[in-house]
Amino acid sequence: MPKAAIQFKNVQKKFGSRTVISGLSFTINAGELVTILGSSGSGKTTTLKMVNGLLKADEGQILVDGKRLADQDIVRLRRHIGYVVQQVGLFPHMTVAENIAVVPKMLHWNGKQIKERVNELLQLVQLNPADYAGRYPCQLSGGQQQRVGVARALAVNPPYVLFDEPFGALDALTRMELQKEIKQIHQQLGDKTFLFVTHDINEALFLGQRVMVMHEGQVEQFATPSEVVNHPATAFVRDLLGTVQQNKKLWGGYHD
Ligand SMILES: Nc1ncnc2c1ncn2[C@@H]1O[C@H](COP(=O)(O)OP(=O)(O)OP(=O)(O)O)[C@@H](O)[C@H]1O
Repeated sequence: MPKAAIQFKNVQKKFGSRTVISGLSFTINAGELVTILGSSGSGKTTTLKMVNGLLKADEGQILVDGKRLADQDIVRLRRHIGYVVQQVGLFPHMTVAENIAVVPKMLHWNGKQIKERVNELLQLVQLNPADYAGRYPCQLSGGQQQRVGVARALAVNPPYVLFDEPFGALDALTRMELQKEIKQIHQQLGDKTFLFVTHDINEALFLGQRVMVMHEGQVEQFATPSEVVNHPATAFVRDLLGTVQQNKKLWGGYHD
């Protein structure tokens, strides 16, 4: 029986008088890599931010590791939940090593422990520590900055990592390379639960062991990529997949 890592039970979220999430229920199992796919404004980011307490649900329950979020110390909880966003948010005046070491330092790790961890993480994200540890964020490409963002999110070995469109601003090749690496890191680390938001269908299908398709604050389908592709549960999912075929036809036709 898989262990539930993140559970939403009938969650509702409003902004002002506007309900953007209503009756949202799902369970993500420990160790899964789940992608959340949906069009712009479907509530993906809002859902992710409710997991790490950046936004509060108005109704319903959210459980992380079986414990109600509402009963937990959010600051402590966030240390168990890594967070990677598109804007990366590295501190510009700190080196790569210092950026990765922010939370370990806050937790009073000693210098040797920190150095070892930084080296280990840089290797994990395919950046040679000798070349990159001493650089400043402005001396890195967008893809390299994202790699540092991933390393930083993993610094204190959190059991959960949330990704919010981390590769949205990168070119297609770099993006593909990083998608492969995320998949590999998830496999290598073994027991971590990754929740990855994207509006890119190919990214969602490639990365996710299961894909949660969202539309207007609701789950349309939550299934394996092959199930989603072969048996779309709703007209929305069918249309969404149809856009990929459409695009292929478009660029396919261009080369005819
Ligand atoms: N702070 C806020 N105040 C008011 N409305 C908000 C706020 N944040 C999000 N919304 C609204 O809630 C809805 C869901 O937004 P959300 O950012 O979760 O969507 P999304 O699926 O992540 O979209 P995108 O892919 O464009 O980032 C949108 O209609 C958005 O305008």
